Amino acid sequence: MKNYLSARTLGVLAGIWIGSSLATLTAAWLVTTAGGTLVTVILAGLPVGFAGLAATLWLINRQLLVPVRRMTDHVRLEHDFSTTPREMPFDLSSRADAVGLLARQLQRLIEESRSHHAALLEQTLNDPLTGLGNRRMLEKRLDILVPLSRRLSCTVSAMMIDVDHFKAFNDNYGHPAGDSCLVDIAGVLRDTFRRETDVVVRLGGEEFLVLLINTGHEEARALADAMRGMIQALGLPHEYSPVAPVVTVSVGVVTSPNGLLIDIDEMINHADQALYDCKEHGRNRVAVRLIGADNTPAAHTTAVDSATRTS
Ligand SMILES: Nc1nc2c(ncn2[C@@H]2O[C@H](COP(=O)(O)OP(=O)(O)OP(=O)(O)O)[C@@H](O)[C@H]2O)c(=O)[nH]1
Repeated sequence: MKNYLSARTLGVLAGIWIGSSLATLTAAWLVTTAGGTLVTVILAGLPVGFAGLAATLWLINRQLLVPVRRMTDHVRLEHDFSTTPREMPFDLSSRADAVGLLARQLQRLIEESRSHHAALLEQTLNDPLTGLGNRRMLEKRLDILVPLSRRLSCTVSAMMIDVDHFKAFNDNYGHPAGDSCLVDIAGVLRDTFRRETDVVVRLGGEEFLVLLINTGHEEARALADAMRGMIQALGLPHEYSPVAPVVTVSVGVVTSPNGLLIDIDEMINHADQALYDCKEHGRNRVAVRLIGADNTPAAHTTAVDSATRTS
């Protein structure tokens, strides 16, 4: 019985059965000495036997069934990985018997499942090459940021970043060098956009997207230009680019009017258009688009920042 039930529980169980047996014997002796028949002896002993049985069931319920039910509830709640992890109740995990052993093993299994789940989630939300978020991460962050920006009526800026003449880079320096270039660019993005609410994702290929809430077009333009300059300052050689002897990027920026971020796809579309304007005007620059309060194409203005061009 070692380890199956605690010594205390076994002691109580033994006490119940010794007590009820003694009580039954005493009742039987009293009835016999008073001249009772076998039937009266049995009738006198039955209540004591039932009392012993009831006490045993009560003890099993208290010591085994209730703890097992509490463990099941705990596992069910912990299986929802979106909730904050909680420890197995201490009175269960600290028990020295089989119930305690089960509680500790369940807790270990839950912790392992949680960390596997977190690792899997990380893989599905992150771009494996650069470690930045991917499109799925963008969707998840938007679920929070869009209602937040609407509620706070704050300006949102989106930046679309594209590496200039990356095909020529890949074709001449090779795909691994292209990968390493993307990793370096991702590093600059990570260093530039550090606020908790900043969203930086790799959309695919050599295209990155940054979303900044509570950031107007002037600030967004300044940040975009600083980031563009930093990428150029990395000095990654690109002798096949007609723009500069090093790797450069073009950045399309779009800023929504206060609290009017209705459709994020629309914003990304506008940022893409601004990026196209950059490419049209020679690359390695920032172009800003403002969306009018009515959010109609006629209200858009584009300013391509030619002052930022360096070669
Ligand atoms: N190394 C590497 N290359 C990639 C990856 N994804 C896409 N590419 C390459 O990126 C290049 C993109 O080329 P294009 O879309 O023609 O653009 P570009 O040459 O940069 O031209 P512009 O954007 O107009 O300046 C292609 O050669 C793709 O093969 C990647 O994960 N790693």
